[in-house]
Amino acid sequence: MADDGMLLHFSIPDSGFINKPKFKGGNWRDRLTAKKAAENWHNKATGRLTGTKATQNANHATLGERDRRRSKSPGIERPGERQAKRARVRGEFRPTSSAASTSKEFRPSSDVNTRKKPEEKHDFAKGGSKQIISSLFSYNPTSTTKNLNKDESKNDAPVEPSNAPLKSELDTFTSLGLSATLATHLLNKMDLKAPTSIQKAAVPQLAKEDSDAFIQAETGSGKTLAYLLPIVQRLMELSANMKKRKIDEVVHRDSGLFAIILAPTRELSKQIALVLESLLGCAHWLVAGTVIGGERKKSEKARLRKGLNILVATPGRLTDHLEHTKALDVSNVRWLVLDEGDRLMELGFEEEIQKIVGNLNLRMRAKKDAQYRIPGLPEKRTTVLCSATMKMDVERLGQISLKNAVHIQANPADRTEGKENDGKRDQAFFAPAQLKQSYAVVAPKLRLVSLIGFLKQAFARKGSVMKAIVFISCADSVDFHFDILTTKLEGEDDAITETKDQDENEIARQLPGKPKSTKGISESDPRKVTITHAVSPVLSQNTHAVTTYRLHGSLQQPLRTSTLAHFTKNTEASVLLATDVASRGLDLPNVDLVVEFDPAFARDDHLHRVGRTARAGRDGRACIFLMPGCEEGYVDILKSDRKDNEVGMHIGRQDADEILKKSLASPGQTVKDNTTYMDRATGLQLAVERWVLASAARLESARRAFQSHVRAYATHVAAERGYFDIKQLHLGHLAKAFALREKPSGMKVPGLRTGAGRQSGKSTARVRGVGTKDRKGAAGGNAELKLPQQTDADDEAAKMRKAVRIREKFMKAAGIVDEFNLG
Ligand SMILES: Nc1ncnc2c1ncn2[C@@H]1O[C@H](COP(=O)(O)OP(=O)(O)OP(=O)(O)O)[C@@H](O)[C@H]1O
Repeated sequence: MADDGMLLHFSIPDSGFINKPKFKGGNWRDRLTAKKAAENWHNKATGRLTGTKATQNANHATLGERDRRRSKSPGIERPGERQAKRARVRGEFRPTSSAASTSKEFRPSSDVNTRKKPEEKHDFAKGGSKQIISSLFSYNPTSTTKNLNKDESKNDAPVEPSNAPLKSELDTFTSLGLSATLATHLLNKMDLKAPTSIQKAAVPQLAKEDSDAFIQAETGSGKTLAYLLPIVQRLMELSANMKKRKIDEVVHRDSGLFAIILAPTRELSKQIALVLESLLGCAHWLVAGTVIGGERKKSEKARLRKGLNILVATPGRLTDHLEHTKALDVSNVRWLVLDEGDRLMELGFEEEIQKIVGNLNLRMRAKKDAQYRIPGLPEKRTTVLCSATMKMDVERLGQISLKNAVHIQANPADRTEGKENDGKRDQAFFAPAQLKQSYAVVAPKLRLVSLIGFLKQAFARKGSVMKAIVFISCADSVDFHFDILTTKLEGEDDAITETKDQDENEIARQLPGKPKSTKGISESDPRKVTITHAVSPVLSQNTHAVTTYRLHGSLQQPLRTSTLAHFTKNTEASVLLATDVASRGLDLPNVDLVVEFDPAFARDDHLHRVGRTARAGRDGRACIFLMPGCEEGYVDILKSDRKDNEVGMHIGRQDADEILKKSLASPGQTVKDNTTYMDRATGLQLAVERWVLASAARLESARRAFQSHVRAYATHVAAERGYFDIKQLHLGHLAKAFALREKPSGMKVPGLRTGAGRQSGKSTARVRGVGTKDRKGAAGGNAELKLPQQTDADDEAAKMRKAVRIREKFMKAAGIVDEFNLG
């Protein structure tokens, strides 16, 4: 049984006969060396099968020695390790002999044997495709920023939060012109004592004036209340006015629809509706409701028929109701809010918004007759556009919806008017000042173990981190990492989880809502996801459990909603693995760590992601994983996240070895002892690889995740491609982070179109663009990995966004839940 992991890839005829490979190419010496190596392996394999004890002198070699020996055998090419040609750099990881020897801390049963075997195997019966078990710590590229920022790391002075409620006694909600009723409600029921800067700037303007406005402020600064408070205040005034004039007692649900708030996603719409609901606790006669995609239209129609005063909607669903629901009368709408304007445009809602604005204008004009007018209701409609950035597409949205708009910012000195041509308009979006940012330089091969190590370390002490969000570039990769984190890996009991004394069910009992067991997660069909949270054996500690969640656009809407609700309510340590679907607008409580495992596709997305922490003046940490080389240049972007370059410039830096030393060193070991952490990291990696290889479904999931990851990598915006150059991506090494032991260029990915371009057969796994000379039709139902090119000016990203839009329109028409949860 000890050899399970190894024998998986060998199909050996009953006769015991094993075909020997033919070696071609190179000179006679190379061929001889390769032949001997294969024969050596063959003897050992045969010995094991026949019960003969094979010579195991390889056992005494260190991983580094074996790597060096192998690198002299060109007959056996290893795609991930072309960098052997590079001059050895001082200080590079080189496990010593003890690294491969004695540690019992994490020694999965077949681990010892793995070390004795050649690190490359041929599935001869299946046509000679290779399995490669490369060493984690050799031939990794070296960091270019290793010696940078040493002094900066000392400068960790506390920084004044930039999005916190104001402290001055003069800054109260009543001083902004809000009624005493509303201010008391905010204090007593919502625990909000003072306004934030953006609320101070927006509330008086919108509560008194009827001009359009563009609200621009950083993440977590309270923009939602900045536009909701004035609307509620105005409707309360309208109500008081009606009472005074004895027209009616108060405004009630069928007095008319006065305000519409548009948000790009269903989750965000629901969140806004919740805030609104708690605000209306002091004006219970006002009724708010939602119309968002993914819900039954019939019940929405019934709700609209009953009457609503404020409506929160997604653009698609609202357009639909405007066209088909007679009960929806928008002639009294006097406030239209477009929240997350840049996202509305990115998701292609321009057409819908144009229709909505046109419709509102038309119906308002039709009812201009004085006899229909509600006394006290403004004659003109006020449109408010909220966005963190002032990009071209937001300007376009402004052109569609705004007239003579006032630009409202938390600090008027931040205004960007007049800077149109200096290229800084997009830069007027910054991270909260109190956010502590850092980056981890992690070589591709070490990414998986470093992520596990990083999270283990973050959750090591009970209460040190309550909630974390890990951003991953694509849904397939989220699923893959979720499965790994929620699986009990072979050998985990001993050291990696340190949960051996703790019954898994006992951990589960500590959590609210009875999380599902970790057994059998999505193994039967990795694409049919039904479980979105489970206890993570690898992250849990003796003292506390850590629950892992997943969230992405391919999940069914009810599952997404319940997952977010569960994550929000969970008061224990938990980590959410998510795509960018969780990056915008969501206000998840107690998130104190954001990890960008895959860097965002654009700086704005990065700022929205890290903005899920450090909200409303609270502390927060964010760490981005960068690979050594050009990706390290992204530190410049991190530096540009600060509004004030003088303050809080410090951006912490960690290396993979530091992360692994701190998180995977066994108890009692000093962090200086390299061998233990390398041994344990290797053990962990091998355990994951074996777990993946033990099932066809998992292997497919890993391949799919790898492929999707590489494709996603090609979609970074053109301006940032210098940092994320797909030609620099070492696919062989990267495959290791997806627990794969095969050559990326020959990888079979089920479901891909046949006839796709294939990679050059050369051992180097560097990216060759689609449409290169070696384009050949792939045979069979599985296409080989086709990698995207990153050269066209109008890049993959634009194409992908367009494809997403088309797909979403199609799905909407077909009534299917779509990727971005559009209405
Ligand atoms: N005056 C206030 N005092 C304290 N907390 C506040 C105040 N106003 C809002 N908050 C809290 O701040 C958090 C962030 O608010 P909100 O979601 O409106 O931010 P945002 O600016 O819209 O962020 P994002 O750009 O990420 O969507 C919420 O938890 C909210 O309850």
